[in-house]
Amino acid sequence: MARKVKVGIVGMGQGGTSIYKTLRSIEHIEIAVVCDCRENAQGLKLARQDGVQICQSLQEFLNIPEIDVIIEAAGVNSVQEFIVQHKHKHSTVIEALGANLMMSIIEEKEKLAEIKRVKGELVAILNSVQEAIEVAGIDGRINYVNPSFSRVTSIPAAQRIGQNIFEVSPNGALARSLRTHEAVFAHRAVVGGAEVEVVANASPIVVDGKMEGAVVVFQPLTDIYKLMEQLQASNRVISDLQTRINQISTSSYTFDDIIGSHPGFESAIELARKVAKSNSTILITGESGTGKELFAHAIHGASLRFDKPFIKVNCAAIPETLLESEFFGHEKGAFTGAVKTKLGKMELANGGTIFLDEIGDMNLHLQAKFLRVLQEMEFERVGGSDTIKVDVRIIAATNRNLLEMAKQGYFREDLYYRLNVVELRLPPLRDHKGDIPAYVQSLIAKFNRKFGKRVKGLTNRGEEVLMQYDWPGNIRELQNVVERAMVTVDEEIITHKQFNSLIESPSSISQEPAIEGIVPIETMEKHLIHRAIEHYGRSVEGKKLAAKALKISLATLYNKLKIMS
Ligand SMILES: Nc1ncnc2c1ncn2[C@@H]1O[C@H](COP(=O)(O)OP(=O)(O)OP(=O)(O)O)[C@@H](O)[C@H]1O
Repeated sequence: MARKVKVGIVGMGQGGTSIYKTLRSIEHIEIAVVCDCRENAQGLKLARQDGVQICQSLQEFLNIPEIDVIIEAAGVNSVQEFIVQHKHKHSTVIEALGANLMMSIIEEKEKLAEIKRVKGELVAILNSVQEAIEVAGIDGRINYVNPSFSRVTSIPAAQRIGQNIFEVSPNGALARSLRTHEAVFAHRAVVGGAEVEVVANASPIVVDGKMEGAVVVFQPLTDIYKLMEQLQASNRVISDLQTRINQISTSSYTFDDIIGSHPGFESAIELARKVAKSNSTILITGESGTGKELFAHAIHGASLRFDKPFIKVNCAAIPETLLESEFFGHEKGAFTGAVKTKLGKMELANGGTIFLDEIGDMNLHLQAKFLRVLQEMEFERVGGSDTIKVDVRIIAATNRNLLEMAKQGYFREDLYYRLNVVELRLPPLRDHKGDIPAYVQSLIAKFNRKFGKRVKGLTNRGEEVLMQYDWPGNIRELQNVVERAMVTVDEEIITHKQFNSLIESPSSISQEPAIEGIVPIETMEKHLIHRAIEHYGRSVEGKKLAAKALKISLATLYNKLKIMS
């Protein structure tokens, strides 16, 4: 590398400082020392910051060896003479005027370099834009066309540049702008050999207030239509995604929402809590309305996937023909009506949980497909060939006896065993009637909020009616009954009368007088006998059991029943 030219500057006022600033950025120059007798001279601070040596006496300055060039910027004759007399032989002295000339040349060079850089950038931009661009001078001579111009018009640049726009396209936007000195907008024309219809905008090029030429930018209409189509397609994708996002939900219930402390029920809650944290597939069985979906939500909410999607598919609610595409999605055109690619529930559930409600209603064909998905966690969209891998936890639910269905050939046995890794059996409400008061209490609080009422509870008789009913519709039915009773009640307490028309066969119970407050022993006896008979049934076997429960003989029971009738 060439040795740097060592420069010393004398006089760090305005002139010396501007020379200093220009020279310090030049690669081959090293400013070795600056000198000014005024301590607060403008450029000294700058030089100090740059770590350049500073002298305040000329003698000291001239003692420094190896300065190739001394720039005298003080502008004082005596200083210049002193330097010339005392400098080292090899040092060259340039006085301020010469230095300023040198600076102007350097600055001009820098400006030129900057213009070249901007020009390079502009050419790169013009070359890469999709719009066709053409530039003409004030006399109409075409100076520039970009590659898109040649692509759109099929006219090569070499052929076009040098022609006159007033001759080749006298009525075009560019010629009009040159003639009128004004911008032309949305000018429609047919251009080039290929007769392409375009929309053009042209504007004058004005330099220092003087019009130097004009530029036209145009685009084929087909490109615009294409862009519009793309925009419409993008809008469709956005609205599709919006619909899909709305389908994705996280679980809405937790274990805190599950009420029930009857031993048979509590063990189901315990098991559910335990398996929630694992990734095991779970089969929730139980009659309709026993809380299978509620448990599925709670399990997802307590799992490590709680912040990922929880997707519910009701296998009974989707038409059989759509079930496969609903699960696995489909590619555009996979079947009539498949106008766009659609993600299936399995893809939507990726990372989270899919809840397959009423799994017993899944057809055998889909069961076979689903079995593979359970094993491999991969599938193809309907009409697609790419394999899609997912990570989904499966929770299935049914109120049917899948094993029985499997024996009869309606459900795949292998799928049954795959799903039944953990079976969570939810008991029917009639098997944990002890929980009814707690459910009712929580339902009253919920419906008080909903209907703005102040119901406090039930009469004993009212509760008894609920306790004696069999609840074939389980907790859902209980919910409905309490809700309807709450709608009709005007008082703060719900009585048995509110339930009269709401539950299936309360007649036998309502005939029996309820015990409220203090009553004669005889009435109490009648009541207990009646309850025992209701509980065990009117058959001989039932009466035997009732007598045993009441701790009286069968004969006594028959006698008392005779008196009661
Ligand atoms: N243990 C419970 N505590 C509180 N609410 C419950 C409980 N079990 C069920 N419910 C409520 O009862 C209603 C029915 O429950 P869910 O829909 O979970 O039953 P399901 O077994 O999935 O019914 P189906 O088989 O008909 O789909 C829901 O509103 C649910 O919140």
